[in-house]
Amino acid sequence: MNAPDLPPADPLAPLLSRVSVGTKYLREPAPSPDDLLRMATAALRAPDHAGLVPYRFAVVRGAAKQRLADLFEAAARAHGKSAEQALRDRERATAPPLLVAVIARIDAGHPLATVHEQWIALGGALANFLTAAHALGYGGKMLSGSKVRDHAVMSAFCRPGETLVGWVVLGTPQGVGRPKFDKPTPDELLGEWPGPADTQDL
Ligand SMILES: Cc1cc2nc3c(=O)[nH]c(=O)nc-3n(C[C@H](O)[C@H](O)[C@H](O)COP(=O)(O)O)c2cc1C
Repeated sequence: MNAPDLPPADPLAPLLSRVSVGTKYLREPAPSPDDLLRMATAALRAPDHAGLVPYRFAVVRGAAKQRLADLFEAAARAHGKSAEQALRDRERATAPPLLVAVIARIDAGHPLATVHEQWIALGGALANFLTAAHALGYGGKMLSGSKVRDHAVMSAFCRPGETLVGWVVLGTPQGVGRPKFDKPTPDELLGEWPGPADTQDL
């Protein structure tokens, strides 16, 4: 017997349906080590001028979450936050099932890839990483905040010359998320270039 005719699955489905899922809506299980490797493989497929891979990821799990919580709490206190706010900042490290720090390694003097091209490569890698998580059934969200500029937090993650971008929180989403912002329609996004003209025509 032939299989019933099913409409073909949209190959863009994971790309078109990804939304960020914040910590409040994340539960166990977090991505498995194998799934994290697949997400990292997807990150490495992002466009990358000169193949510099101007980023790296650092997984924060298990006991390391408590150590990150200590750093977040100390940063909150150092920046004059109340005890209650410092406790909330602790929870930003302990509540997500898993965190992955995103660290930029930008080579400002590279002869081929400009600084902005390297940041674009990082952004592409981050998007691929998050979309891969979504395609595998996980949810996640990129978070930063002023703590990425706290000296103790930054130096706990970064080698000389690196920049701490923030942390991707990851887990299994509870329910289906919705896009957070109104965006232009695709036809608004996709303009036509009319040829050389006054910039007001662009
Ligand atoms: C580098 C970077 C840092 C971000 N930091 C924060 C943050 O600290 N807090 C926050 O609520 N959203 C932050 N966002 C935005 C969210 O990750 C998310 O993209 C946004 O809420 C839009 O949701 P969407 O991805 O579903 O469109 C950051 C995004 C990026 C790319």
